[in-house]
Amino acid sequence: MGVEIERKFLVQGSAWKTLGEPVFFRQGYLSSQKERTVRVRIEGERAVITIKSKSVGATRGEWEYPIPVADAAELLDGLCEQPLIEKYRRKIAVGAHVWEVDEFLGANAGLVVAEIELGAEDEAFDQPDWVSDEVTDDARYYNSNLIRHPYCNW
Ligand SMILES: O=P(O)(O)OP(=O)(O)OP(=O)(O)O
Repeated sequence: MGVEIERKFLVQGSAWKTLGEPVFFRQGYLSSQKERTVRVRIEGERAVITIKSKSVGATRGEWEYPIPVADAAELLDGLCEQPLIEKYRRKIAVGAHVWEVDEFLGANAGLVVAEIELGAEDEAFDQPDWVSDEVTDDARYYNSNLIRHPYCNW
């Protein structure tokens, strides 16, 4: 089984903006139930479909497969729950890890979060000064929940 161990944090200041190249992400959900999400995403020039199980702590099952970009566009516009999530992602290497910084657009504009993928829940990592409070356990920040409860309404 695929496993994702990921911790999520808020971001402060603007230093992160210059540290990585922004890649445009457009993603939507065929299922956004917490027991199982099925996500379609176009990221830059590629597309993937990703199935995730419920989170337990920072851990979830995750199965991801590349799909044709044209098929992803049809699924996003024709079948996925609306509205879609749009964001820029920057990958920023710090020590042995890579932070993924998501700058949200549209109804979620103003929200910026940083995620770090780990090999184990208790794996140590360096936390740069532009990374602030942890929100891993706060379901409001799940992308699948930002569709119905966008940041502009918090
Ligand atoms: O890129 P991922 O797999 O971490 O997924 P996401 O789109 O950031 O969504 P979430 O972590 O909210 O499921």
